[in-house]
Amino acid sequence: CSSKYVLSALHPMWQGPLVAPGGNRQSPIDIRVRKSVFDPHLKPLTPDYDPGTCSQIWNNGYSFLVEYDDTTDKSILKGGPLEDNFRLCQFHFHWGESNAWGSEHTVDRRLFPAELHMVHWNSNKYRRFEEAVMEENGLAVIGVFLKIGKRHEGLQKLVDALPAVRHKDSVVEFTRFDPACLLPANIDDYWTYAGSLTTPPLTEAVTWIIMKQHIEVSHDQLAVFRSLLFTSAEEEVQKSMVNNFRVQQPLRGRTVRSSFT
Ligand SMILES: NS(=O)(=O)c1ncc[nH]1
Ligand SMILES: [Zn+2]
Repeated sequence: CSSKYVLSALHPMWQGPLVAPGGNRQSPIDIRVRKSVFDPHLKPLTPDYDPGTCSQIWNNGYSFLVEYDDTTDKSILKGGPLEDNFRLCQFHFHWGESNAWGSEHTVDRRLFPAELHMVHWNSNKYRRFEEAVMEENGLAVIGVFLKIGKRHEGLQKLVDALPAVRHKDSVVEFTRFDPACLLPANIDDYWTYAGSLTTPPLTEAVTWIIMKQHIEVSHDQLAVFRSLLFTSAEEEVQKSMVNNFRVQQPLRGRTVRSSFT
């Protein structure tokens, strides 16, 4: 997908504004479980992904993106809080240098070692990602927390490809990966709120859908994430790609809805 136009301006600890000008729906946030409001009208989420649309992995100097061909409606997300059809563009992760932190969102202040983001754009209303990224209901991002535990068999194919994109701006072909294997068993229980991208351009275009159930990956699998570099092959000083998460943002009176009681 064309998210490269959105992310390529990134510097590891990007010098962008810490809060988008006038931002009152910024992300990430802490999800206060007891303050979330059950919404019985929320539908089940219905992702329908075609592994054949998987195309490459790209180290953009902030995370690694697994990119999908989003020129047709082959890999889409519908249902849940969404009124329209959203096309999968890419997925990526945020993680820490230690297992004690790394996620962007928290649940009652609880941090997780990492967080998966599956980025989709509204293909009923817009023609491409770059358009949708500037619009209020342009994007939908699924967030899934990662915990350290048993090895994630489906993730291993991705982990094995990471050494090929160790440096910033490296790209490797990566095909036939089904992103649904990274979703938890239960995707009916989630929180949803109106927020923003957590990396530049930080636009307030995102309907966030945060899964209540986490997935497990092994310590060794996460260690390979940490072996990636923020820096390109030419730079003298190499910097480990760790702690690539944004600081939490004020809720500004927003309501977080839950699909479960
Ligand atoms: N981290 S995030 O999912 O909000 C994101 N996707 C593209 C740019 N930023
Ligand atoms: Zn993200």
